[in-house]
Amino acid sequence: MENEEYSKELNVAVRVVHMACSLCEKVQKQLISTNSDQVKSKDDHSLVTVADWSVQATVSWMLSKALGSQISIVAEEDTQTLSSPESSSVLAKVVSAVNGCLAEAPRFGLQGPDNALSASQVLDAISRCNSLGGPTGQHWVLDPVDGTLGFVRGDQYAVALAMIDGGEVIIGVLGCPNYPVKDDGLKQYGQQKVSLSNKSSGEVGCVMYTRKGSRKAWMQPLIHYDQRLEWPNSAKPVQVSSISNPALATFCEPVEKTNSDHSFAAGVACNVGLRKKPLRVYSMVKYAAIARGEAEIYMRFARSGYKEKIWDHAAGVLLVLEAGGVVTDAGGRPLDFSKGIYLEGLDRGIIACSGLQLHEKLIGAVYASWESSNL
Ligand SMILES: Nc1ncnc2c1ncn2[C@@H]1O[C@H](COP(=O)(O)OS(=O)(=O)O)[C@@H](OP(=O)(O)O)[C@H]1O
Ligand SMILES: [Mg+2]
Repeated sequence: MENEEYSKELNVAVRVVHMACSLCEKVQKQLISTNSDQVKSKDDHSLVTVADWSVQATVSWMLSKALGSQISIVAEEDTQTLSSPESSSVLAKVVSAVNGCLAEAPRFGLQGPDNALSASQVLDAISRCNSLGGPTGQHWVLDPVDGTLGFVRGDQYAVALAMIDGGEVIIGVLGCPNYPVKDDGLKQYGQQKVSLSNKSSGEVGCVMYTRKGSRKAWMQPLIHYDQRLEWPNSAKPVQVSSISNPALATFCEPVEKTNSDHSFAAGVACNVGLRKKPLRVYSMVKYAAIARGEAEIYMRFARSGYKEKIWDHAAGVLLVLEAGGVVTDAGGRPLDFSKGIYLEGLDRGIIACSGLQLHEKLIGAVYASWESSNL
């Protein structure tokens, strides 16, 4: 992808997501071994971890350093809770995690700071990500730790970074630290959870990336310990599955039924002739599974009134599209990333498929099932 438009941005974004994954792996390891005060509750009752804030600070600082401090970043976390006096011990952990990660920037082919960042510099880096996106200009879109529940449970989660220009997603990068690199890695992970101590082999964890219009999507393995990221870092092209027979297709959905109506999806699945049990996976790893050809369908039906956020979809949607798939809302229209932080106008839900045939069947089945649903 050298010499292409946005190649510098893509290259930096991939390296930064590798750094963020390495940070997350360290925090997840501590979290699982101590289950200490790394987890705090947030207004919306979701879980926010040290990793969330640390990744946001790291990505914000690194992107600004490499691409200029004028860049616009839209990201999930703010600093309200973190800057309160009760959070001082968490803030200290965040500052330490960020500085530990930034000190390793050269290993990832990037330049870190000359001196360790102070707490106020870390808070600044987090709060700088307060852009609201929109239809004009370039905006980076970050979900520092997507799939918070998966993260705290030692399961699947993702670091999702995208860049929108003129309202269109141009770059998509998804770090999936617990997604095994080999084919069908997710199904195997589900059967026999990969233990954290067994993760250093380079077989578990990948970063996927793509650029709009390239018709290609790539996967690199995570690097571990003192390894260096040497481009292209064994990048392998990925593509969607060629299965179009519903009886053979695998469909993914969110783990929590509060995030997606499982029974409505089961009705649609039955109507279309899907036979396999749903593959329930935390986070945007669901999009990664479609882009890698491990599953054919991702259905998501949030309760009525919930507004999907752009950072939960931008990187994953572009990966599926460029790997050869189709993603629309449940009415068959493309998702609109130009309206600010929400996917405004989204019709009922999101359907991602490996191909048009399956997609048409699903849209038809949603239409047929909708009347009888109670969403
Ligand atoms: N009510 C409701 N409906 C739909 N979606 C919601 C809802 N509430 C939250 N969210 C967003 O869902 C993100 C997690 O989605 P997942 O697909 O990972 O769900 S699950 O954990 O597998 O159930 C989650 O992202 P993270 O906060 O990054 O984990 C939220 O942005
Ligand atoms: Mg999220």
